[in-house]
Amino acid sequence: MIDISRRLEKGVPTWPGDTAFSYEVSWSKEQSGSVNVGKLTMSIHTGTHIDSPFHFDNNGCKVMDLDLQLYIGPARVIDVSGRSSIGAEDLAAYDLDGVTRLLLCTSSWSNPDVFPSEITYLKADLAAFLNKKGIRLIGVDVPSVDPLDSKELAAHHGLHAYDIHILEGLALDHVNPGDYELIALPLPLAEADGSPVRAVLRPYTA
Ligand SMILES: Nc1ccccc1C(=O)C[C@H](N)C(=O)O
Ligand SMILES: [Zn+2]
Ligand SMILES: [Zn+2]
Repeated sequence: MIDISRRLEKGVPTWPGDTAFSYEVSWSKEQSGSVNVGKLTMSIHTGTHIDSPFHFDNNGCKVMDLDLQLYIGPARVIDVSGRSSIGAEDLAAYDLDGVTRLLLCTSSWSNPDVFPSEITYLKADLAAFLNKKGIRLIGVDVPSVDPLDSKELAAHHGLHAYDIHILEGLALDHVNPGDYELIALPLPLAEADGSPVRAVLRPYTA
């Protein structure tokens, strides 16, 4: 099994101005008399996570409404590193027949200890292309599918328009391109705009 999740710990990079990650034992074994009890504070968009449509659309569905089938099953990893953006023409040369979950290795988040200043983003024409190929989940190794300073979020909205779901902040540097089984299940958060996931790849067995 290949772990493709980023570690969650004090100091983990977060969106500028967003809630910092913190874990603390709020009730120690000595205090409670029996157990250590932890408390977690974080922005949902920290490390490896999925977006639910409510993140960028007030009428979009919340995490609990998402189809879990999206987040478990065959996935293809491709290397698209060295580009400033990815559009339909960048993926034209790849065989994507039968692919429903596509993970893009952009290698554009070079220092995992700091929030990136620039990333490879997805172009507006990509969603229609992915939809034509039958792709339902797109995963990236950066904090966003859009440019970091984007307010209109063209890629988020474009993907959503085709019901293509978004997985962000993957760690793919140690993964060879190819076919795998992906498991990246969101938590059963009733109200949330996204969820941290523990994302893993297993060797693909047809
Ligand atoms: N957490 C943030 C805090 C501040 C500004 C943007 C964000 C985002 O998460 C942006 C983006 N829509 C994303 O999910 O990729
Ligand atoms: Zn996000
Ligand atoms: Zn996002």
